[in-house]
Amino acid sequence: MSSPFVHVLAGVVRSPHGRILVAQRRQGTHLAGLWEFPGGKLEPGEQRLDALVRELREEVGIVVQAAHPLISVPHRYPEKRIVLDVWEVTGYAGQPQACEGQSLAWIAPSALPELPMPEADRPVIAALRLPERYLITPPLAMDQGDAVLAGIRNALESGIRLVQLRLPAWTRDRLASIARTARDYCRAAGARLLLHADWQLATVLGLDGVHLPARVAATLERRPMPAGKWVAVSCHRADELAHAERIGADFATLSPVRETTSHPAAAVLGWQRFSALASEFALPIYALGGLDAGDIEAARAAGGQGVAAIRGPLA
Ligand SMILES: Nc1nc2c([nH]c(=O)n2[C@H]2C[C@H](O)[C@@H](COP(=O)(O)OP(=O)(O)OP(=O)(O)O)O2)c(=O)[nH]1
Ligand SMILES: [Mg+2]
Repeated sequence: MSSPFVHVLAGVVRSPHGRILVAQRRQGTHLAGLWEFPGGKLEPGEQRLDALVRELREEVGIVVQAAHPLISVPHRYPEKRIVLDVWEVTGYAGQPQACEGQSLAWIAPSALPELPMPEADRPVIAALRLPERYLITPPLAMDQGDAVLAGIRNALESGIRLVQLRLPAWTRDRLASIARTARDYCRAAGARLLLHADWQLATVLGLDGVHLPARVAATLERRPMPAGKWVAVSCHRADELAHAERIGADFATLSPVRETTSHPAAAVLGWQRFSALASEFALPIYALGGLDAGDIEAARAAGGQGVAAIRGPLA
């Protein structure tokens, strides 16, 4: 509890081709040899954006002109606690150069998981690889398979790149059959398909991952699928988010942010509570519950990854 606390600003700087700038931490520094997003410590009394601008000027010689927060990751190293406050740099002047003798490299987002980076960067890498919109299929009956597939196709056409197939009332055989077709649609569109709850079936079918209800996650001590597959958890409270983080989940949904037919007003989180919880945990978190694509900006302003929704409104 008494270990020193450091607030760190770091920037995601992209090349015109979408590669991301990383720097190697120098010998003699904390976490030497690992690759990082350029940045450094917030100084007393300094505004976050001012610190980002100053650090990127000092370390890589660029002038940041526009940036917005991506994700804030609280992390405890043995020697210190940090909040890694990472921003997307959307405009800058100058050509990045190694002002402090460090090595620089431009890396494709898909290659970041292979790069040796500090532990605190794991959720940042996930955030960089996840989209703003997350579609969850509606709980249609087993004789409505065509409607499920049509919904997925429409969503893919509208640019959705992350889908959860959630049909809890279906038999495993019927689920497997529709999941194969959904998988092929998603692959063709370059989208990822996660299966609700059943990670064994997701593994057998070669899907991209699993989305666990909190009560299922609660029975697990570690993530049920390996790194390289996506493991998500549906959360509603701080203890569920803490557990998701502990088992090594890649991201979470947090709900209900707004009132829905299934959740009375009393249970609603609202943006303020959502934001407080999002900043407390080291996971990308989608806002869920009574939201649609028009709420993406609010979700991001609250520190969320974006919006998840069950029905059409996301498309
Ligand atoms: N910049 C940066 N720091 C990171 C990342 N991941 C991560 O765990 N860290 C840690 C390493 C350090 O403990 C801390 C950043 O401190 P720093 O050494 O960069 O601070 P600074 O630039 O102000 O350097 P100095 O003036 O203290 O030499 O955050 C990351 O992606 N980027
Ligand atoms: Mg630094």
